[in-house]
Amino acid sequence: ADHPGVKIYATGGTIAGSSASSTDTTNYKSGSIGVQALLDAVPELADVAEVTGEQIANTGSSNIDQEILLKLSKSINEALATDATHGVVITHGTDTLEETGFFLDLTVESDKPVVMVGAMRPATAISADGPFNLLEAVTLAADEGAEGRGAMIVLNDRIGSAYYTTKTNAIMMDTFKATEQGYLGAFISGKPHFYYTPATPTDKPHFDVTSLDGLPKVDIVYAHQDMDPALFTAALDNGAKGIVIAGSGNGSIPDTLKPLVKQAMEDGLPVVRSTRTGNGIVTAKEEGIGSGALNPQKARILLSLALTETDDMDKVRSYFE
Ligand SMILES: NC(=O)C[C@H](N)C(=O)O
Repeated sequence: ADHPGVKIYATGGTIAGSSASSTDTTNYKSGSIGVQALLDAVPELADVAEVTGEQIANTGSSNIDQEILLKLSKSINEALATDATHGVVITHGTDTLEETGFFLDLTVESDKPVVMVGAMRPATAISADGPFNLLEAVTLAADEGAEGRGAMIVLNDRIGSAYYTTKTNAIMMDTFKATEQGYLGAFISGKPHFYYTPATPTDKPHFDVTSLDGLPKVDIVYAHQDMDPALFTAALDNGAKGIVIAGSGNGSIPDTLKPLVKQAMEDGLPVVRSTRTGNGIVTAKEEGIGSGALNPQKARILLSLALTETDDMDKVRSYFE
């Protein structure tokens, strides 16, 4: 083969969405087009890579669950271990795309490129963004300069790390933004242009999930004025093995919740305080582990993975702080 091998794992989302109307960009069916149709829509793919596709799921990304995450991670590790695969692309709904990207960032063993891609307009819309996003994602996965950068997110001509990129707008096309740590690069006429040489986030851990069939249950509880601490207790009673609190500001929580958090930590159940602000570093406090730069949904993934390795509170804390 003249071009590098790129394997596409399709999971659904708006990029595979369809509607009867060409102007409908909100009420359409996510995950209704199969992987072959996605590839057929972009003949230019053949100019940059030897592409093969596999359908892992075909659903809106709010339905992506741990079974799909583990299957994806294991399949990608196997594919990247072969010479035939230079990189992989995962087509995915944008709503939880950053969670899957972050999970793969922490569980894929290889230095080869892992690229998450989605779209905000369904495939049936005028000026659908999916086909160009897919071409850019495949071009990136085939690019030599993309190695050693961790899992990446491609949408709207930007390259972000899966670690530091998040969805920031419910419906607009330019929804994916890097947090203050910045973008890795951008596409110019469809070709990746990196701002920096390869680097990965400081102290990024790696977890081996090859022998796992499931992940420890971690729930997120959202803090707000007049918050009822019973929400926290309900999560514990429901079997959570760890809890992330989407706190206000620097992970602050009401005084009424603090004794419950303290007790949970003393009982060996880790509680991570993150922030609902969408940006910034949450620092360690007496009442719970600080999530660092991770937003609640990413802190949930890391806490769950940490619990697959240890129940030692200091060790769990060391993954975050
Ligand atoms: N733009 C999108 O992909 C949103 C869609 N609801 C999803 O996450 O599956």
